[in-house]
Order: sequence, then structure tokens, then C-alpha cells
Amino acid sequence: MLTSSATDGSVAAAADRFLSRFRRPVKFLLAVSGGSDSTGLLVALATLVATGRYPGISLAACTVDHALRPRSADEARAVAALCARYGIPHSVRRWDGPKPVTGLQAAARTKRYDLLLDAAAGHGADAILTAHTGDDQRETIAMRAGRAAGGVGLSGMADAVLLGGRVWLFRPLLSVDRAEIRRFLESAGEEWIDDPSNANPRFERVRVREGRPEAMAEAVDRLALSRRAAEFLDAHVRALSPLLFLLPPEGIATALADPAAWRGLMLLAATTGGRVHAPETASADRIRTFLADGTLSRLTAGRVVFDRRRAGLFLYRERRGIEPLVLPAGGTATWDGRLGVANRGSRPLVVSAAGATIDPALRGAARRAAEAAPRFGFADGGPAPADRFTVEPLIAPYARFLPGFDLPVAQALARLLGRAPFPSPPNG
Ligand SMILES: Nc1ncnc2c1ncn2[C@@H]1O[C@H](COP(=O)(O)OP(=O)(O)OP(=O)(O)O)[C@@H](O)[C@H]1O
Repeated sequence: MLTSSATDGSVAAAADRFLSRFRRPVKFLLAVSGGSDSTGLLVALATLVATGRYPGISLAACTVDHALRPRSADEARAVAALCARYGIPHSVRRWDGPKPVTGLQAAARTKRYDLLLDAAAGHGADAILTAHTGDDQRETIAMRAGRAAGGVGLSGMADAVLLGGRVWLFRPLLSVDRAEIRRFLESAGEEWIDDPSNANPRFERVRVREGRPEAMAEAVDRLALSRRAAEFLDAHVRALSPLLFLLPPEGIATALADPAAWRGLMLLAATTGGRVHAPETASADRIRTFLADGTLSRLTAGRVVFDRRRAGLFLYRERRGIEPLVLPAGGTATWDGRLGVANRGSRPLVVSAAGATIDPALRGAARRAAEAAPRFGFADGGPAPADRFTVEPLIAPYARFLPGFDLPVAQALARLLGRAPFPSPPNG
């Protein structure tokens, strides 16, 4: 039995705790590489679900074949065989096409999550599960400590993340150590594949595993911080359009006084600039000095103009460096990190900055923001009618990965941009 043995207790207990959280019917897609961690997660969950004690919960699995090593296809087949033994539908998603020479691991990771999202849709799964462990968690904290995150304290991986704004990913084994998972698999008589990339010193995670001492996470209540940042945005920031925001003087004072409010403002700045990351420390310090000084003038940082006037602080995207996007018929893409665009027409669509084409009556901050707004046209220069495309404002910091604890602030940003809320996790 899974639940009784002293050696497998923590894996089974973590799996049981996880499954017990879900009250509605839910299908999970397990991301299984064939390594010990994901094999352990698969065996633990499959065994528990087979007991019939978790009605409404079903499982599927996917292996991503990165096609980077000669044996990867065989490994995917070994996982398929394991899943077949446990009666779990399994699919393989292969990374075809050219691979970059530099940044290979980051590219593989991006592709892996895209392929997992694709597989989740294919299996009709409501959520994705990965087998990140307590060891991975310690490495993440050590890595982030090495980069001197600053501001909000050290943080580890979230146990829930919304991928691509669409599908929740859970990490049920985040509190279980790898050694425990291996003992569990040995007692269950199951084997796993040792991943050769774990011995490759090119990769950062591996370097951390070998080189850095462990660091302890600072006790930061990230959900409380996120809620306070959301309250600040709701209470103080006005969206004059999805591209132009105003923070009145009392809001500026609040942002300078309260670190959570400051974080809300920095996330709004990242969103306004179409940037994944909030301004880094040096840049944030410049903004802070500028705001504390109170002079009515402008500062540009992280592609965003901080435009201080009597009415307060206006925020908008600076005009420079906005690359045009050419979108083929039927295509979807991101423009300037700020807008998701889908071409519904039959001709290529060109999205560029409006620049001088805007209404000459506009003045001040509204004029500057409008110059950085999108303009939709065709390659011959003519404007595209509005029924040929759809757009959705993007929240760049959370467009790919939204940690569960940051859901409140992400929803506040969604409200400000007038876009649909992010979906809630499927438990409850
Ligand atoms: N090739 C794969 N196919 C399917 N799932 C995978 C694959 N590689 C990794 N995973 C999933 O991702 C989890 C983490 O894997 P691993 O630690 O190798 O990735 P990482 O790159 O360190 O993590 P991250 O994706 O968070 O950067 C695994 O436990 C497994 O669930």
C-alpha cells in the first residue's frame, strides 16, 4: 500500500494531500521526462487514483522529446510503456526544427512549456503537473540569492503557476526531497532514467547543484504582498486608456511609503513598457529619487515615461524603439510586449506605432501616449478595418508565468487594462 510504508510516506502523503484539494472533476496532465522525480509523481498519483478514493480525478501524461540527445526518443518510448502499464493515456511532443547554439536550455524550457500547453489542450486536461522537488526548490532559492533579488526578499518556486494566461500548473512534490522519491520508487520496484544533462556544466541549475551553499528563504508572505499591491492599484491608479495611466499625488506618496504599493507601481510600469520584468534595482532607485524630488518633469526608464505633472504621475510607453510586426493571415503574435494580436483577415497585417498619424487635437501626456499606441494597416500602407483583427492588452510580467501568489496583483492589472480576468485555479 502506498500510504503506510515508512520509506514512501512523504511521496504518497504529498500526492494524497494534493489530490484531496480538488472537489470538482479535474483531469491532470503529468509532465513526465522519465527521470526519478516525474516517474515518482506518476507512480504515486496513478496508484492513488486507482484506489477509487478520488472520484472525478483523471490523469494523462506527456513527454517532451527535445531531440537534443540521441537517446531521447527511446526515453520517451520508455515513459509511454510505463504509462501503458498504469493505464494512463500518454503522448509525446517533439521539438522539431533548428535549435539555437546559445541559450539552448532557456529555449528548450520555453519550448517545453509551449508543447505541454499544446498537449494539455490535446488531452482535454484542466491543469498540468510537474515534479519539481524540495531539492529544486533549494536550488532556485540559492540561484535567486546569487542574483541578489532585492526588494521583496528571497523567493522560491510557487506551487501553482498559470501558464500562458490559460492553464494552471501545479508542483505537488515541492516539499519532498529527491532521495525520498528514489526510495519510494525502489520500494515500488520501478526504475527511472538518469538524465545525462544533469552532468552537463553548461547549465546553470547544474552549476548551482554543485557549487553554491544552500540559502534559506526569507519568510515573506508573498500573497499578502500581492494583495496589498492590488489594493494600491485599485485605490489609486486611473486608466485613462489601456495605454495611459495616472497616479494622483496622494498615490505617489503611498507608493513611496509602502513597499507593496511600490511593487504594484513597478509592475504597472513593466506592463506599460511591455516588459516581463519590473525595473531592476538601479532603475527603480532612479524612479524613486525622481518621484521623491517632486519636480514637474519627465523621466524615462524601462521603456516607460514617468511624466510628473500637477495632476499626478502619468505613465505611458516611450515612443522610441517600437518594432513593427508583420502578421500573416490567420496568425497570432505579440506586439511590443503590450498587445496580443490575431489577424482574422486574408492579407498580412502590419502593426506599428501610430507616431504622427494621431489626432492633431491631442495634447500633453495623452498625445505622447497616443504616439506609442498601435496602428493596424496593410503592407501597402492602407489602414486595416477593425473587423480584420482582434487585440487583447497583455500584462507582460504575467503573460507566460503567473505565480499563484501573484494572482491578486495580476487581476488588478487586468482590471486597469480593461481585459478579461485571469482564470482561477481549478480547485474548490
Ligand atoms: N522532457 C520532459 N518531458 C516532460 N516533462 C518534463 C521534461 N523535462 C522536465 N519535465 C518536467 O519538468 C519538471 C522539472 O524538470 P527539470 O528540473 O529538469 O527542469 P528545469 O529546467 O530544472 O525546471 P524549470 O522547467 O522549472 O526550469 C520535471 O519534474 C518534469 O515534471
